[in-house]
Amino acid sequence: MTDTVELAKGDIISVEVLRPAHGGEGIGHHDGRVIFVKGGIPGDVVDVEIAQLKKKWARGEVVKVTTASADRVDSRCPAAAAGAGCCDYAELNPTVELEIKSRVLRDQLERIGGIDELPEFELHDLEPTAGWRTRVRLGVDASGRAGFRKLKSNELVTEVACSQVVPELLEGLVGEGARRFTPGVEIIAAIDDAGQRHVVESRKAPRGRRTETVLKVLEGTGEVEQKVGDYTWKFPVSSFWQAHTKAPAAYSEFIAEALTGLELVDVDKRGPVAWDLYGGVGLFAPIITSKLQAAVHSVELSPGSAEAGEEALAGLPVTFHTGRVEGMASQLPSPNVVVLDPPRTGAGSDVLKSIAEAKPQLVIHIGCDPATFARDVADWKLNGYEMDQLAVFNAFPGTHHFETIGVFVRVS
Ligand SMILES: C[S@@+](CC[C@H](N)C(=O)[O-])C[C@H]1O[C@@H](n2cnc3c(N)ncnc32)[C@H](O)[C@@H]1O
Repeated sequence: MTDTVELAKGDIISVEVLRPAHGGEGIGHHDGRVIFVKGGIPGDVVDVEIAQLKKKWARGEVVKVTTASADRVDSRCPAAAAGAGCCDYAELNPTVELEIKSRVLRDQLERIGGIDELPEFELHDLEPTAGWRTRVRLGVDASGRAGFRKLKSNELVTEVACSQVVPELLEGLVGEGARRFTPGVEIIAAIDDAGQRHVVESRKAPRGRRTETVLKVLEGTGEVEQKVGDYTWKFPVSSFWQAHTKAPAAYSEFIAEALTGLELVDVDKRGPVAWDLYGGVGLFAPIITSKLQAAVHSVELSPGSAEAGEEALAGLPVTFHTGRVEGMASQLPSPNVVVLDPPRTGAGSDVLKSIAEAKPQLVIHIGCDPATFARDVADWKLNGYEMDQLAVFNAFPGTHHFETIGVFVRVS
């Protein structure tokens, strides 16, 4: 006989949050089950309302913090406090974010990547930790008000702004007295390096996808100007550009250092070659050409980004190929070095195998999701590459997201 009462949906249980999970939740245990706690910070003891129940695990949301973790702070984001899905780490002390994110990465690399020997992580905090975003996508409700989407919902928070965004970007667009937009569209707003604000109405994208269709330009030209080092790119505001204002320079610097002093082997008589896969507007191409004196082949799906890159980098030995990376490797000249920066879904086994078959001596892999990055790391190992360096960038402060850069060398 046991007097244990079986857990049910809607039950409220007390959980001690022990560690962070990938995706922003905390992890605790209850009667042999793993409990994923939305809103739980390691060190908290919380009351959790169970919303999802499986044999080995359950998931729920914090309804009351009974003992607060030493790392818990008052919410730093008014939009998140009002229910928006923007800053899920708004109540976590920003000084411990990078350490928490490193723990998540280590766990994913060990469990999904099957890697037991990891190099020491290089940790990079990007400042500022609020007001770091100069480009944003907003939803528009049925009455034409723009705002931030609630988590897994079509509802919007329209009264207050998210603390990630520089305040001047949202002036007159969100909150009291803000202008109205066409109901149901997506608003893209950005302030570029020339100081110009651009606001466009765009087609609403399916969840988790980006849309590039601009329906109406409401302010500015709809074409942003971004500068890094000696280069200036002009491209549609709907095209990809790194979100944190400091990210383009920080990643470029990391890549530059990783390539400094690299002695290229097996260089073809035509000279060194590098691939910049998922290259966007070619942000990393100038660094790669200058460090390796290499011809760079950039592969990018968005024609708008590739065209912008061609224009900005005219005069450099960079060739832009518009299309999918999948299937493209066999058509490019063999590389000495490959840089790849796939979207959140990662590169996947087929792409990694095709890169490995081209035998680059060094690969720099940038990943914005620790789970897909860890899965890709396992594939690098299978394909004869060893991780030599690993850096974590807190490029999305206030959220559970972060960027990882791994440097891999060919060993077999
Ligand atoms: C994370 S962004 C990186 C862009 C660039 N490296 C940068 O830092 O500005 C990923 C890029 O991959 C492109 N992309 C997505 N899927 C792709 C695919 N299957 N093949 C080629 N490019 C793709 C997107 O359009 C986007 O520009």
